[in-house]
Amino acid sequence: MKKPRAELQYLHWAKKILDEGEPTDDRTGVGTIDLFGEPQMRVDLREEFPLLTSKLVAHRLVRSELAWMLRGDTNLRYLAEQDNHIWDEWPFVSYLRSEGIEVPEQGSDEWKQEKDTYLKRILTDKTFADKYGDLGPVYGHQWRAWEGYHGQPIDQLRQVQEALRTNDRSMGRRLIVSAWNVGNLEEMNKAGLPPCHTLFQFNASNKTDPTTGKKYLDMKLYQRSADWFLGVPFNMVQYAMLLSAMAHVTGRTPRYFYHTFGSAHIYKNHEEQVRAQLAREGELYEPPRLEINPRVTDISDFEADDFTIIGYKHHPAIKGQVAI
Ligand SMILES: Nc1nc(=O)c2c([nH]1)NC[C@@H]1CN(c3ccc(C(=O)N[C@@H](CCC(=O)O)C(=O)O)cc3)CN21
Ligand SMILES: O=c1ccn([C@H]2C[C@H](O)[C@@H](COP(=O)(O)O)O2)c(=O)[nH]1
Repeated sequence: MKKPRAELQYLHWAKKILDEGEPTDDRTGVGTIDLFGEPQMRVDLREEFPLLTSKLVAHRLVRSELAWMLRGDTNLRYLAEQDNHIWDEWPFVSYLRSEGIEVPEQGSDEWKQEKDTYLKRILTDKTFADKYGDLGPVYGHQWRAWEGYHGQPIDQLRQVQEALRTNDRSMGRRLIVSAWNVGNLEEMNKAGLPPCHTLFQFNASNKTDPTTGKKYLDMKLYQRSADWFLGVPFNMVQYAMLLSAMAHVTGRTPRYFYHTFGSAHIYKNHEEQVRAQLAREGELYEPPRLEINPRVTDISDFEADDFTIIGYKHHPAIKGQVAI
């Protein structure tokens, strides 16, 4: 069996955070154990796709979230249409506050009822969605339409795609996409969050893969803040997909994905879950494979279903509440 090396790194750092992290009173009030700066993982995409097998990772949700960002979309409506609810909490709470409605306890019956009503309106009432479903200038906006010095939209992803296609040497060490737009952070914080996966850089290698005959493409991601139990398993998949997608549309073979972290933390109410996950370390499955729809030729044209995960064997899901 092929060893799930990415997963072993993920579990190694989970244990390190628990053993060596510092207890921290974080913004959400939940409290975390936090390890700063040290964690870094490297995934070799020629060998494996980094989808954890020690619990079910709902890759359907990762795929539609990535498609949402690639479209440059920042409204909850698209995610709701895809039955993806990982971003509901933030615009929902922002809506309640702006309407002067008291925020019920997270997860309570009242919370669920209010959220259902809110989501129904997001889906059926376009004017309502435009007003209360927008997360502000979050990832999709910054990737595809960062506002330039002269007010012009800058499509960072297209620029990278073009530079890779034309083999533009002047861009060689500048293949960066940043979501950390300092002047927009306040707006992002209203109904969304300042970006957690902050900046990524591609490396167009000159080395040719002997089996595909194509040159390699690598990526390094800087994640400033990482919810090790809920966020990171999604982020690993998301960026491995993004690297593979960029390689696909620029005629390259994806190789290394480096994932480096600022604050890597485990929320106190996830500790038990992480320990249960760690207990499965001896019984991991072989990692699955990713296939990309060969008909897609442009980074803007990816839909969730253009990414297919093959042979995903996993342990059962482990539930945990997201800290708002
Ligand atoms: N505290 C926190 N952690 C995060 O990981 C996170 C945020 N906030 N805010 C923005 C996004 C939203 N993300 C999320 C939010 C929820 C899940 C989550 O609950 N995942 C469940 C499955 C959920 C489902 O099936 O609907 C899981 O078990 O992975 C994952 C990522 C990642 N981000
Ligand atoms: O893709 C994501 C998005 C968010 N997170 C986590 C990291 C933190 O736990 C929270 C954000 O809170 P901040 O106070 O803004 O750091 O969300 C993640 O891991 N991955």
